[in-house]
Amino acid sequence: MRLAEVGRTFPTKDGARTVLRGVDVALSPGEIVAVVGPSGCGKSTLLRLIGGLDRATAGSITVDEASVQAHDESTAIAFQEPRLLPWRTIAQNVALGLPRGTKKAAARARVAELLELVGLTHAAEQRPREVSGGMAQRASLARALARSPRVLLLDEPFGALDALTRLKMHDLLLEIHRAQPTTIVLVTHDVEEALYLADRVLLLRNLHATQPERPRAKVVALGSGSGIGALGSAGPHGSGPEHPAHAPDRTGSVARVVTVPGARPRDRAARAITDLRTSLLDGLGVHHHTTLTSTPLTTKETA
Ligand SMILES: Nc1ncnc2c1ncn2[C@@H]1O[C@H](COP(=O)(O)OP(=O)(O)OP(=O)(O)O)[C@@H](O)[C@H]1O
Repeated sequence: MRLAEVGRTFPTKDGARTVLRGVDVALSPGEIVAVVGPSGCGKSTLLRLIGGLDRATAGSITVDEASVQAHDESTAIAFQEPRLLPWRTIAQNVALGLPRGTKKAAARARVAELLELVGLTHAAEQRPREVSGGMAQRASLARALARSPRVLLLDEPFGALDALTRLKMHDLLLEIHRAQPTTIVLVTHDVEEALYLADRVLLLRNLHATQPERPRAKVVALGSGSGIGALGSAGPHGSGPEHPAHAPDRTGSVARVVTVPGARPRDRAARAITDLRTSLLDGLGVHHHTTLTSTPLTTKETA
């Protein structure tokens, strides 16, 4: 998927308001990209644009070189609330995500496969009110996966779940991704979640921040494998700081693109991850104090 100089300006009674500007990033097939940023910076707007639920006013979005269409069938979206139809069973809700015209027998088989994938076979005939929030969210994920989307869009999918269920959902999402390696764009407020799940993290800035942006703190460079060295790279997955031409536009919405080091599942407590978390929280204006010890460290300013 390619986002080329994507922008969205809304008309308002006080004039035009640009929420997104110059979002330029390419995602590899199967890549997981997390989008984080302050409230109101346009994360959900970006997801809606990718899903064809809204149209960009600048730039273009293509999946496999074809422009995203309104309600594009190659993408599927799941939200913080499961949005299940209460009068239908869990299986029937999952079936709603199937491509139009799926034959009955194929539909039954695919729904059974998806319920198995998200661990809901036993709840197939239950109604949404009879299952837990975590189960409902798993059903919502299954429904989104039903049409085998090329791009799965997740808008704060675990935000309403309790902490333990959220951790379990992270591992479930990784299992699903291993079984069906769809490209995923995940909007989240949870930096830890982003670093646990994503190959890259896109940090958006609020174009209308009332406070001037705080000068970027010095970050710890742990070497090329740490990911911190990749801050500022907006190029396709795998391209790193060696492609300075992809450095984000300072006036655009993308403040930083961070490549997360290490293969999944990751150790949430690994030094490289906790340092990245500190760096990202700093970018979000959350000042985090850590004591630097061990390993020889150098510091450097980032783009
Ligand atoms: N249809 C619309 N018309 C006018 N303004 C809109 C419209 N949709 C979104 N906006 C504005 O765009 C800005 C970004 O909204 P968006 O929901 O994308 O932010 P967000 O980063 O997802 O926020 P949050 O983290 O709080 O969910 C907000 O100021 C919102 O009011």
